[in-house]
Amino acid sequence: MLIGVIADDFTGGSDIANTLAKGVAPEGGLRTAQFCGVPDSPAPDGLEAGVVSLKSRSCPVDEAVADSLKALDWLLAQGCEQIVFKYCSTFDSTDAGNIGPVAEALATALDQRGVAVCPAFPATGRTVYQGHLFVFDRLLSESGMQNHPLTPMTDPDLRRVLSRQTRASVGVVPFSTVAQGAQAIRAAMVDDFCILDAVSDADLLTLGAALEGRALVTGGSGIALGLPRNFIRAGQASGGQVPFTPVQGFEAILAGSCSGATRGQVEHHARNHPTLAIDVPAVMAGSVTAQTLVDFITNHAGHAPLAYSSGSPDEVAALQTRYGRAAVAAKLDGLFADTARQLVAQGVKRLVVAGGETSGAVAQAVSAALGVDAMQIGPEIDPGVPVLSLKGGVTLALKSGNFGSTDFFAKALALMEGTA
Ligand SMILES: Nc1ncnc2c1ncn2[C@@H]1O[C@H](COP(=O)(O)OP(=O)(O)OP(=O)(O)O)[C@@H](O)[C@H]1O
Ligand SMILES: O=C(O)[C@@H](O)C(=O)CO
Repeated sequence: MLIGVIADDFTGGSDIANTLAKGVAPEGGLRTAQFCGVPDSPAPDGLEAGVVSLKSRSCPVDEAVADSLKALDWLLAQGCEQIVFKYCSTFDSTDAGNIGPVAEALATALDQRGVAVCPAFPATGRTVYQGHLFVFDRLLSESGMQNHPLTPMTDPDLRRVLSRQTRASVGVVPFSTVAQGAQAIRAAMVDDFCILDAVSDADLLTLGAALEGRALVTGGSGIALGLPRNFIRAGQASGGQVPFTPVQGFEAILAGSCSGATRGQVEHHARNHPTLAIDVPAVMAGSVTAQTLVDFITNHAGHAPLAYSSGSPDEVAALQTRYGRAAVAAKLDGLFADTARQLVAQGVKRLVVAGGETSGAVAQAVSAALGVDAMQIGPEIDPGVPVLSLKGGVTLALKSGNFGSTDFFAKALALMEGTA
C-alpha cells in the first residue's frame, strides 16, 4: 500500500476511499479498499490504498488518539508512504477535540511539521477561503451545522477552531498563495499546522502536487483528489479497480442522521415507500427494539423500506435534554447495529445507511456478522458516496448526513442491483 487513510468515521472513510479509487483523468485512481476498524491481519495483496475507518470523531479524546495511532502502525506495516487523516468536510469537532489532538499525535509519531489541514470538498459545496469554512454560500456556523446533535459547529474560522484544540502553531496559506502554485504553497507551510485555502477541484489538484512526498496530510476527502496521480506518475502505482458485480436481494434503509439533507431524503422517500418513524422515547423505554425494525423491514421487503430516527433540531434538543445526549446516541446506535446484525442473519443483500455514527455502528455489525473487514469500492452513487461490496454478495452504502440528492435512497438501491 502507498496511501493509508485514518478516517474518523465510516461515511468519511467511504467518501475518501471513493476519491482515491476514482482519482482524476488521465491517470485514474488507486486500487483501494475500506476497512472496518484496524484489521488484525495483513491487507489483501495488490492494494495501493487502504482506508481504516474508525469511530473516533465523537468518542473521548484519549480513545481517539489511541485508535488513530494503532491505525497508523497497521498502515505503516502495510508499507504506506503517505498517511492521510480524514475528518469531516464540515470539520466536525469540539473544543476538546478530536481533530487537533489526533492530528498532533500523528504529526509527533511521524515527526512532521507544516502539516496540511484542508476540509474543502467543492463538489459538495465545502470551500475554504482565508481560513474560513463555507458550506455553499453560507459560513459553516450558519449552514445548519451549528445544530449538529454531537458536534455543533458555531465558529467558521478554522484557525481559531483548531487553535482551541491544540497547543501547536496554526497558520493559514491563503488563496492568493495557493493560486501561485505548488512551490509557493510549500514555501508558505511554515506553521505546525497549515490551513490551506481551496475553492475548486483545480485548487485541490494544485495542493495535491504541493503535498507530494509529505508523510502526513489531513483533511476532507477533497485533499486526496490530487494524491493518487503523484504515485501513478512516479510509476509506483498502476491503478484500476476490481469490477463491481451488482447484487439482487432483500433491502433496507436505516437513517440515524438528523441533518437537513437526510431529513429531506427521508421525506422524499416516504412519499412512495413504506417508512417507519422510530419512536425514540419508546426506544429509550425498551418497547421499540431491533425486532420492531426487522419486522417492519421484512414485511415490506422488495419495496425499499426505510426506518429512521432523524428528527428536527428542536426534537433532537428536547430528547437530549430529557435523556442526555450520549445516552440517546448510544441507544440509537445500538438499535441500528442490532437491526443490521439481524438483517444479515436473514440474508439482507442491499443496505443503505445515513449518518456517520449510524453507519459506523451498522458497518461494524455487518462486517462482524459476515466475518470480513475489507470492503471493495464500487460505483459512485452521488459525490462522496460509493457502493461498497462485501464478501457474501452484500452491498452497503454509507451516506454522510449531508450528502446525496433528494432521491438518494432509491437511487442507491437501484445502483446496487444494477438497475440505475
Ligand atoms: N431523534 C434523535 N434525537 C437525538 N439524537 C438522535 C436522533 N436520531 C439520531 N440521533 C443521534 O444523532 C447522531 C447523528 O449522527 P450521525 O453521525 O449518524 O449523523 P450525521 O452527523 O448527520 O452524519 P455525518 O456524521 O455523516 O455528518 C447519532 O449519534 C444518532 O444516534
Ligand atoms: O467529509 C465529509 O463531509 C464526510 O465524508 C463525512 O465525514 C461526514 O461524516
